[in-house]
Amino acid sequence: MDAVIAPRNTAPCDSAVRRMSQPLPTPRELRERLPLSPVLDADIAAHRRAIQAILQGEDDRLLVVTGPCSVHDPQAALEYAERLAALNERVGDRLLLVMRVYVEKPRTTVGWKGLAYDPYLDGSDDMAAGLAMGRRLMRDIATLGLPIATELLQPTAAAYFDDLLSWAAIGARTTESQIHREMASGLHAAVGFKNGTQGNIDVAIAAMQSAAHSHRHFGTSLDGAPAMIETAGNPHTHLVLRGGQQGPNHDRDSVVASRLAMAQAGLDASIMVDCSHANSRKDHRRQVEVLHDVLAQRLAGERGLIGVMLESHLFEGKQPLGDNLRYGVSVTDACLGWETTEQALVTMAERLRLPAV
Ligand SMILES: O=C[C@H](O)[C@H](O)COP(=O)(O)O
Ligand SMILES: C=C(OP(=O)(O)O)C(=O)O
Repeated sequence: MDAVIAPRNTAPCDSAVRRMSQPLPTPRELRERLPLSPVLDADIAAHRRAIQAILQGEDDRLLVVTGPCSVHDPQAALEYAERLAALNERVGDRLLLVMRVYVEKPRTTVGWKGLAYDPYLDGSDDMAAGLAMGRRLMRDIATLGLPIATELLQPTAAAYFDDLLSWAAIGARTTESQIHREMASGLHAAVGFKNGTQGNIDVAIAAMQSAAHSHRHFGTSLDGAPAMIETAGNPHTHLVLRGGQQGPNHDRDSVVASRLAMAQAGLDASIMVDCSHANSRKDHRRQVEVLHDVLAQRLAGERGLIGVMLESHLFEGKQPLGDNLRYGVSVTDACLGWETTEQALVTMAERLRLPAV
């Protein structure tokens, strides 16, 4: 895709002409334009409590964060959400389904950075439109009764969405960042910290310890003004094993070692396995094998495993950005298709319903 920077009403923000600035709505303005009803607000609070209960071991359902690697077409994401809400009726007794609504993407080098940045997929980077589309979509999906998960990548952007979130990821590329740990410490939503891209879990453990603390940090108020932010500390965090450069880390030995390392650090052993990324060796079909392995460990009594993550869309695979995009196919990482996802989750719920032997 050619990157086109459209000329707009911009102004140099300092003497360096390589940086321009353009006003965006403030988080408060966007929240007022797309408000949450009191009913939705209460639903989101209930979803957060349900996730926290799983993290605290009070609810033995498995947390399942599933959905597209990235949202590029809100209509397809909404169709996925409708199917997921229907599936919830069948598996909700054993699985807590949470939808991935990822509107920001971290890139290894460069690439499309997500709906919030470039909603028209053409390099025009209409971020005001992207923020509004992202918020509207999250609100529509939450209105279907689904908890929302997203990766929070840019701390300045978090306030446009965080009242809608029940769960947030801090990704493998940002787990070590103090700024992201500070942000996590101020969220109501539960936060999953991924292991680093090298596969190291120590950065995620340090992140959980940091996020549990109160912080004072530089930030912006809901009105967009520079502000000193004081956070309360977030005790609702957990580790996400996503594999690393040495390979997968969803196997029993890695899970046990992670659980022991967390206990040694004074943390509750709550571990989610990301079945994608380095755990699937970037082959989306392998996610089902990883899921089965996690299920087998759970059935064998591994209670530290509290959840799984799947990258899943309406149709399997991925496609490059460009003209003639296929509907419901990922434009970032390859995803499982809907039928495979549904079948895997129904099977999982059935197995979890069987009495322990
Ligand atoms: O989940 C998505 C990707 O793995 C992540 O955003 C990195 O993508 P990239 O390596 O294609 O840039
Ligand atoms: C970018 C993602 O994952 P990771 O941080 O593990 O690469 C993701 O889940 O979309």
